[in-house]
Amino acid sequence: MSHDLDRIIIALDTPDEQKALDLVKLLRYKVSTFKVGLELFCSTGPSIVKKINDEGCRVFLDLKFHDIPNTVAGAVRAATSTGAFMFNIHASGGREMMRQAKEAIDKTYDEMQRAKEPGRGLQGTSNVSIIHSPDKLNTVHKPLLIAVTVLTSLDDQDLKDINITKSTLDQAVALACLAKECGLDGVVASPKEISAIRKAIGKDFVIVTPGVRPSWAAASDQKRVMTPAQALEAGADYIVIGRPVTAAPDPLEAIDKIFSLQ
Ligand SMILES: O=c1ccn([C@@H]2O[C@H](COP(=O)(O)O)[C@@H](O)[C@H]2O)c(=O)[nH]1
Repeated sequence: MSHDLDRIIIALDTPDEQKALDLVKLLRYKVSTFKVGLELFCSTGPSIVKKINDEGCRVFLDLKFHDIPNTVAGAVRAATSTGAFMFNIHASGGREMMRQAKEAIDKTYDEMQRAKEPGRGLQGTSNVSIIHSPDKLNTVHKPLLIAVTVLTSLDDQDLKDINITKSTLDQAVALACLAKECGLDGVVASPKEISAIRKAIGKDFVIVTPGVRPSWAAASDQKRVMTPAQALEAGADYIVIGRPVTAAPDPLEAIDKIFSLQ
């Protein structure tokens, strides 16, 4: 299953920059993409993205923006220039928020590209992201903008508690359809929703699934889980794994175990 290693994203959930970078250095020959979430980003700031890019790896910036459209559009402009290859907003922020976010990423990226044109004097200063595969190294590309549907730590009862009467499955599919209508590149959803989202939207839509647990790992706070092999089989483009790898005594061995035993 080695080709599937390009589809694993390791979540670097730690406040410790050195620990995060040590994990990147240890795992980068197996895994090409790392996730920077709120804990690491709030501790280190945006420079962590460049430091991971400098190790030849891509960054999924998982900050889940959720605010009024104007504020999210501003955050999207800032995130576009970090060098992340993908970042996200909450679909439940609504249609106008997603529409403005999409407009902001398109406009900011175009401006970054124009600034790099000969004679404009900004060559080499923009933090565009790099692709891990050696043949594509340093390829410039627009970051993917994806939307979180329903957090994988929630179940149907949790949605009822916040007055959402739809099931997690129906709510995730509805939000994925809205994200697609707003022009986003894909969604974050649980592996349990992959086939329904694919049925509603088709193949040309990135699905990133956390809530992935090898059979030997504890679910902890994740409620809608599947194994990595099941998630990939169901059609996930990327699976996000954190604690089963990063909290393992030997993270390299944990990755090997995930991809040899499933
Ligand atoms: O719905 C979501 C959205 C994001 N996450 C993030 O993924 C990782 C999962 O880590 P584990 O240790 O494998 O549980 C974590 O960083 C979350 O913030 C999610 O779990 N669910």
